[in-house]
Amino acid sequence: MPFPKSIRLVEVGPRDGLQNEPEPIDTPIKLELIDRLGAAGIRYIEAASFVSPKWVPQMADYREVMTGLTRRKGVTYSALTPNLEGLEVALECGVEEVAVFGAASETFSQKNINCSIAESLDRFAPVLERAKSAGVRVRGYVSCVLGCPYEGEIAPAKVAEVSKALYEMGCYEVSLGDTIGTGTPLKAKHMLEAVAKDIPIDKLAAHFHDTYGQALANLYAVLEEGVAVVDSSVAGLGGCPYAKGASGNVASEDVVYMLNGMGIESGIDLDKLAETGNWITQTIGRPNRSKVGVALAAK
Ligand SMILES: CC(C)(COP(=O)([O-])OP(=O)([O-])OC[C@H]1O[C@@H](n2cnc3c(N)ncnc32)[C@H](O)[C@@H]1OP(=O)([O-])[O-])[C@@H](O)C(=O)NCCC(=O)NCCSC(=O)C[C@@](C)(O)CC(=O)[O-]
Repeated sequence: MPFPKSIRLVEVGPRDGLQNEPEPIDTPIKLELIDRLGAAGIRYIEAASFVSPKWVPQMADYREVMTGLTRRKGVTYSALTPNLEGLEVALECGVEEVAVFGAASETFSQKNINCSIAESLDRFAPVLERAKSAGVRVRGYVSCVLGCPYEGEIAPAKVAEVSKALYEMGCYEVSLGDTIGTGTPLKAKHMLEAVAKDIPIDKLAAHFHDTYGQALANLYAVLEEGVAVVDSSVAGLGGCPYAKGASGNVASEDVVYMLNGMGIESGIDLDKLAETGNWITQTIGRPNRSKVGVALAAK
């Protein structure tokens, strides 16, 4: 399969990147981050998460974020909605796209959303129906596609089964999450091959965390198979509250630098993106985990 000519980058920094921060981050900082990402040319930003504030306190200002952001033409601002309760509030806030999130690991599913995989699919079905009737598209996530913090190895067949269920339910795209970043390139390829037996490759996205420094290599491996949607987080911010020790997503700056070098279009202004990464990490007092961001800042 040839490499895609262009990719769509899904910036998850404001959600995945910030959801695990121990100290509250003021809403205006989140809004400025979202605005700067849009100004850098990112066309898809996951802005908030309509989850229980008891479970993820850092996302408790979902209403303020979703209604406070300045919408740029051509940019999609999405949010996570694990159930109907979250979806109804998201719709009130004018969300135009949402995501449900399941897992390929039973234990992770219980820890993350307090139900089994089968129960989660039962919960998602009415979310998809309601979203459809409201004209809102739904993306599906599958966590632990290359390993689970509780169960270790996860069979590609299990990833394929959950992905297929989400796709058949009506998710227009399924994002494959290496939640704890333990994957390696050939493993990523094999997992993708299993999933792609049931779902067209152009309906799949790669969502790789960089805990073991493998994310870019894993991405390269799945781009080679034709994946053309990449989730990433500015400055490599992030981690999952229910995956201890997991670090952030692959850094958006590093992805764009690699794509530029391969002649793959993303429409993103790397300098502006790197400035944003440096700004947010300085603002919230975090190290910048983008090697490209650090290198450009040192020039
Ligand atoms: C799913 C639930 C809500 C089930 O939580 P539950 O406790 O089983 O649900 P419940 O229906 O029994 O409700 C319990 C309480 O939560 C409230 N509640 C219920 N739903 C909502 C809602 N939507 N928004 C706001 N509040 C809500 C509800 O009103 C009630 O409030 P109380 O009566 O106790 O005051 C909970 O487990 C939860 O919020 N989990 C969040 C998990 C999460 O956000 N994890 C991080 C995101 S996933 C991720 O990062 C992975 C990903 C996507 O990036 C891909 C990858 O890298 O692998």
